Amino acid sequence: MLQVEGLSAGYDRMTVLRDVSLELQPGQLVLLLGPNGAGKTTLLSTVAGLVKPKGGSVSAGGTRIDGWAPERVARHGVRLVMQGHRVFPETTVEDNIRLGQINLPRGRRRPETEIFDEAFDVFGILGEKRKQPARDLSGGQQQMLALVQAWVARPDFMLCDEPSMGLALALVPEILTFLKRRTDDGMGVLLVEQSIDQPLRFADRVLVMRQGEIRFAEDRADVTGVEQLAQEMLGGAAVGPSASGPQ
Ligand SMILES: Nc1ncnc2c1ncn2[C@@H]1O[C@H](COP(=O)(O)OP(=O)(O)OP(=O)(O)O)[C@@H](O)[C@H]1O
Repeated sequence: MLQVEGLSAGYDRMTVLRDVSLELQPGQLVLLLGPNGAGKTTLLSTVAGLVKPKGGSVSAGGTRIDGWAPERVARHGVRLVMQGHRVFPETTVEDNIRLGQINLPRGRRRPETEIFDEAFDVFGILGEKRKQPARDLSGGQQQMLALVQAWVARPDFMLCDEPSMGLALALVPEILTFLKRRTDDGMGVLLVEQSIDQPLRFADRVLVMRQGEIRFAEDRADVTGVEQLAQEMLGGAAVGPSASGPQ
């Protein structure tokens, strides 16, 4: 299990996350929603070791990982897929996939043919473009590549920051289906999105973050609908001008 307890974090003297707690079970897809600036990216970055926490704890598989360097967090099985499909543009599709395993100990790396077969079986278009530099791919294809790059290392948990951002609507279910399949394989996925409708269909649990705090946490089955979540994102029952104003 990935467990975040009482986490606070921010940038210099600015506190963004306030007392954030959540759990992500193996095989579970947790959807994290929230308006712009709520702190969603900061939460993923803190769990992944890119931002140092000011308080609280993060543990994965029972081991405390807060304060660890990002490479060590990744090696421990917690992989971040950053916003804006961060692949290496001048590097071929194949090499980008190879890089997914680079920081694993040699004994844990899988044969290249196996990871290519696996990747191209899921996203056939990447197989067709395997020898081309990643910059030749469309935005959606680059997003697929970024997800595959994280996945080939077989992490226990994947943290995905708005993978559907900027994608053609038709590609969004493909990306979400990919993530759902990974949870079927036992991976835990924490998925940040701003749109509600499509991701909700794939989620097991939904969290809404506002102003650095988790303000809503329910199993998917207990969510009444998209409107309820939209309302929560805007400020819950007590909607007022301050809800979207400065912290
Ligand atoms: N590198 C940074 N340095 C300083 N402040 C930052 C940095 N990154 C984010 N912030 C600030 O932290 C707050 C939370 O931002 P964050 O990106 O975590 O929110 P978010 O919910 O992911 O928003 P979005 O959906 O727009 O990505 C905002 O006030 C933002 O301006």
